[in-house]
Amino acid sequence: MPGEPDALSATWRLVRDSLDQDLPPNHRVWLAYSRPVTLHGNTAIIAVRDDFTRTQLETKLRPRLEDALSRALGESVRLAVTVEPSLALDGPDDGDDGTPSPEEGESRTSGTSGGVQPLGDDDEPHRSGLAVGPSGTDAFALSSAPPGQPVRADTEPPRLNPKYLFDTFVIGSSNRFAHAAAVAVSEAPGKAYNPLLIYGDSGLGKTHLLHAIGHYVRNLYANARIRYVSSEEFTNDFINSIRDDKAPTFQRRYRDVDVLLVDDIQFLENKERTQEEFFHTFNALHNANKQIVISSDRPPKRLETLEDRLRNRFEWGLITDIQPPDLETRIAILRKKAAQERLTAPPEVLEFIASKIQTNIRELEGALIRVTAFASLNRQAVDLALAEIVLKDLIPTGGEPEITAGQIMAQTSSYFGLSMDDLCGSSRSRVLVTARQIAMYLCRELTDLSLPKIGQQFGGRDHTTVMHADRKIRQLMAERRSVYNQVTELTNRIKQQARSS
Ligand SMILES: Nc1ncnc2c1ncn2[C@@H]1O[C@H](COP(=O)(O)OP(=O)(O)OP(=O)(O)O)[C@@H](O)[C@H]1O
Repeated sequence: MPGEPDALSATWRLVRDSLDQDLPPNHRVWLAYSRPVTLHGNTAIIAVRDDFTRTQLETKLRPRLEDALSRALGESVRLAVTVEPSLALDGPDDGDDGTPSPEEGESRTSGTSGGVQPLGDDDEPHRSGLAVGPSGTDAFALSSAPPGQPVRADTEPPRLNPKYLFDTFVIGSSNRFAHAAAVAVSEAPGKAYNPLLIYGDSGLGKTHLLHAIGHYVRNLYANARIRYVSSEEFTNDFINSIRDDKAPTFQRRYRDVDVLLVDDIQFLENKERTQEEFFHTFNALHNANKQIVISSDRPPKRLETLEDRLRNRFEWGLITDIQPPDLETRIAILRKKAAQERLTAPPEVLEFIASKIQTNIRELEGALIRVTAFASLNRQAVDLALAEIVLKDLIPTGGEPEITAGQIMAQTSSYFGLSMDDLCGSSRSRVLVTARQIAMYLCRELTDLSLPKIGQQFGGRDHTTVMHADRKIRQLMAERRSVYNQVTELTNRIKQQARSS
């Protein structure tokens, strides 16, 4: 029976009908807007219309559904719930012919399946991010709760950025292999390639792929325990665990997982004790067939001060790189970004931006945000003339000097008449919060520093604070002229200072 969607469709209807009798009306509604997707191994994948319904099914109905499905199918079945927003538009499934056929189901959710998306024509908002592995493939051995028991009760949320999905990742020749490898490890964690190591320059999508793996595994295997961590956080966590005498808690946190995603491994260089701890973490996970995915800004052999034994282990699995995207891919990324953020920009403007910014996708996105924010503030149409004006300051003319977080922070504090202590301190006054957020945003835009590194510069703040600041300023730039002007003025000053120093 596994792998046969028809078996699930018929069974799901029966299960739903039988439960309907016993459920209160508000619970029945959750099931009315559900759709069987497929059986994958012994996991029944069911789509629902939104996150709320998914949570309700997972927390309130899981034991009953798993029990009923297991009885109907004659073997122990686990439930995996995925979100498919189009179900809300389709209306409730009346249980007769309203259930879409498995084929329809496959095509509606196939955006991530098989690893290849068409380039350039995928402007629609992202869908569920669900795809299934080849029919009949063994699901990996999850050390999860057996059917009928609540899951994730004792695990921390994996802290994944909801926007970094396979569905929002544009594929081109520069990243096709890395993307395919990422999909493969998600579909068969611990089995396809272990570890998977993705390397490439800053801003080319490594973090995006790591998060996409996390989301996709989560969609396929509802019980999977996933942990995303930057190597800097791993280091800090390790140091704190020694300080607080909490080594066992630390070890559990990183070893009792099914998938460990470690970003920016290069920051482990020169940290001998942390490297040793990571070595043991790696071994524990690898021996237990748990998946490890690592990103790095360089290939392992160029991580010169990383211990040999660690570098050797990275070579056990698959090493793949991401290169800067070609022009077509850059245009496709901008198109997707514009659709996702509901930014209107004609094709020639997207092509212009893509032709000017060639090596860093973060900068590419930043340029699009600036152009559309400028147009919206001035109530002007987004056209080529406007894009040229806005990008004039942004685009390097010749070799651009390196900008440091220190320069950005010094310029920002003097611009707002604050001290560096103010900028790094904990005051929540509005002016200070905005100044701090602008400085963080500029660090993100003008330097290659990772989120945790930026957080550290601002008095040891968490990387999620930096992520929030980045989002907030992007939004404010489009809403408030003053913020747009401040950011533009500051960018100019910082670049000027860097050129003259
Ligand atoms: N192929 C892609 N399709 C769509 N968006 C992309 C793609 N590659 C990168 N991006 C976007 O570019 C931005 C930068 O990517 P990301 O943070 O993943 O880069 P990175 O390689 O991890 O950089 P760093 O090493 O500096 O952390 C993100 O907003 C990401 O969503």
